[in-house]
Formats: sequence, structure tokens, C-alpha cells
Amino acid sequence: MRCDPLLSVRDLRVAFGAAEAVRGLSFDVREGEVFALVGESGAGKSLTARSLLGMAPREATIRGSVRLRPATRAGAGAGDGERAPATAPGGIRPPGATCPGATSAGAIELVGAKPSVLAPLWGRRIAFVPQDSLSALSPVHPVGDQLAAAVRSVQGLSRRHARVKAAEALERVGIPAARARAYPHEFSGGMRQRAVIAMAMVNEPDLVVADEPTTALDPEMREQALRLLGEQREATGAALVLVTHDLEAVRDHADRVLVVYAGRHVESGPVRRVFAHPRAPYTAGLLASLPPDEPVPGRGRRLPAMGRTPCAPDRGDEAAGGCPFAPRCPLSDARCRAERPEPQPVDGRDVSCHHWSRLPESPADVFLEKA
Ligand SMILES: Nc1ncnc2c1ncn2[C@@H]1O[C@H](COP(=O)(O)OP(=O)(O)OP(=O)(O)O)[C@@H](O)[C@H]1O
Repeated sequence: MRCDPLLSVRDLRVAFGAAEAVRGLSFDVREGEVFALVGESGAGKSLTARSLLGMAPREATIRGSVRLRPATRAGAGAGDGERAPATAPGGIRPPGATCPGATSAGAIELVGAKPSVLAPLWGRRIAFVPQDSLSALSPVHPVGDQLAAAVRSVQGLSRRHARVKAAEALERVGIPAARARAYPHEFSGGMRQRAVIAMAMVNEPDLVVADEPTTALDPEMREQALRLLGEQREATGAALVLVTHDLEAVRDHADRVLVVYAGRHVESGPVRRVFAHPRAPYTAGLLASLPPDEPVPGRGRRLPAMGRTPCAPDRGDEAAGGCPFAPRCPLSDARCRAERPEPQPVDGRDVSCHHWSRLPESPADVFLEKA
């Protein structure tokens, strides 16, 4: 198996007229990993996710590079059951492992790609799980037929064989084959989201991008959908890019995380490391919204708050060339307002903050002290 990244994103920029919503993000997604993209509303997560699929809004100007590694797994996208198993000898490279000198010859550039390049990749190599399951399913066709059509379009099977595959895919996500004739409106929200997960996974893509896949679900269904995504991901060996506000989901299900603020990199690295000891004040503030298991002495269950509204593309110290988070940051000083921090390697992750070394042992407390 190859160990160069499945997807390489470099200096990705998404703009609407003069307003840049994604401002130079660079990251890799590795084969078989769960990569989480987190940040407040308006941070540019969805636009980033859609750019990975070549599905950014028409009116957006996209710059930079999103390169998808050529298919390498046996039968990739064929969904014919002959693909090398995800856990074959050599298996999925452990998230976090490095691969010096790896190259990605023949990678497909998705930024600016024509529909004729993108269309054959959708479903076969890259798939999408949207927030709203209704928007992903046609209201006028039975769910099973829609899955069968997805199988046929990629695998070229007979109608009968495709229907069998579709029923199997539904059963894998806990929907009885007998319900394959039902229409989307006859399913509950949780069932619809499971059907959408089945649809995304049915052709065993290399990469699944899930944009807030559980937001519309109640807590029980949310956990069930996340577990299913994880199981299906593991069974197919796909990598998963998970866009979410749900930090508990990231803690429990993701391998690596990228924290974004106002379209810029804040902190990225292995989830365990970043969550155990964030090095950027913004990450610390976000994580502080996770309630502690036990009351913290002297704080009780009070949650630190970052204050002020999130930075929009046209606000903050961004315009002055500084750190966009400076107006809300308890550690900011003149340097932060004048000089934008670039990502630098610190303690097993990358951090974009001039003052990472000044964060206290319990970083969330900097926000309490300021309050
Ligand atoms: N079609 C569009 N036209 C103009 N501005 C847009 C468009 N789509 C998104 N934006 C702006 O780009 C910024 C980032 O949007 P994006 O949807 O990526 O945020 P997000 O981090 O996914 O937020 P949320 O968590 O609320 O979905 C926002 O300020 C948004 O208003």
C-alpha cells in the first residue's frame, strides 16, 4: 500500500467577490483516517469541504490546489467485492505515521476541474454525506431504486444484481430490505440519514466528506449515525472528512483535527494531543465549551466564554494584516494585531499563534480570567 496522502490541499482560497471566506488552508487527508474540520459558524468549513468534492458554489472563485491521489486500491470504485480488504496485510497505515519522500504522481487536480473530470469521481472515488438527508434523496423514487441506480452507474451491473446490492447496503445500515420500496418521506429522519450513509458507501469510495451529518438528528440518532459512519468507513477502508460543531464527536471518532477560524488555520494535529493540551487560545476556547466530567475546583461547572461574535470575512484584525482572532483573544498584543501568525510545528501539531507558549496549564482558564 502507498503512504502518500490520499488528498493534498494546498493554499486553498474561496472568495465571493473581494471577500475571502477560506484564506489559504493547507492540509493532507491520509488513507483510511477520520479527519475532522472544526470551527465556529462562518469559519469556512462547508466551503472547504465542498471544494474537496469540486462542489463549491458557482459564484465562488476557488484558488489553490486540491489533489486526489490516483486510485490504488484493487478494484477501487468498482464495488465488485474484489477490492483488497481494508485490513489486508500491511493494513491501513496508522494515522500519524509519516512517509518521507512520498510522491503523488498522476494525482487529479480538483480545483478548476471540468465536470467531465469530476463526474466519474463522484460516488466512485469521493462521496458526500450532507447535513440534510432530504436534499440528498429524490422525493419521487423509492430509496432502494436510488441506491440501485447509484450502484449501476458506477459498477455497470444488471438491474437485478444492483437491486440486490442496494438491499444489502440498506441492511448494513440497519434498514430491512423490505423497506427498499419506501419513498424518502416514509422514512424517519434517522433512517433517511442512514440511507444517505449507505448511498455514500455503496460503491466503496476512497474518500467520504460528511458535512454536519448529524446536526438534524436527536442525540440518540446522532450517536447511532456516527457509529454507523465509523463502521462503514472501517469496512470499506475509506477516509472520512468530518465537518462538525460537535466536539464530542471529534473527540470520540476522529484521528486528526484541523481547527479553522475566519477561513484560516489555527491548530492541526492528532485529536488526542490537541484536545489534551491545545496550544492556540482559540482552540482552548472552543474546547472549553465541552462541559468537564467533574466540576473544576474554583470554577464549579461554569464554562469559559470567548465573547464577541465570530470573525466574518470582512471583520477582525485580518484587514490590518494581523491575527483574525486578536480582537477576541485574551493573550493578544500589538504584535498579534500587526503580524499574522503562520503555522509552526509545536509539540506534535501545527499552531498558528504567536503566544502558544504563554497558554497556562489549563488553557481554558485564560478566558475565565478575562471575563
Ligand atoms: N454562496 C455564498 N455567497 C456569499 N457568501 C457565502 C456563500 N456561501 C458561504 N458564504 C460565506 O462564507 C463564509 C463561510 O461559509 P461556510 O458555509 O463555509 O461556513 P461554515 O464554517 O461551514 O459555517 P456553518 O457551521 O454555519 O455551516 C460565511 O461568512 C458565509 O456567509
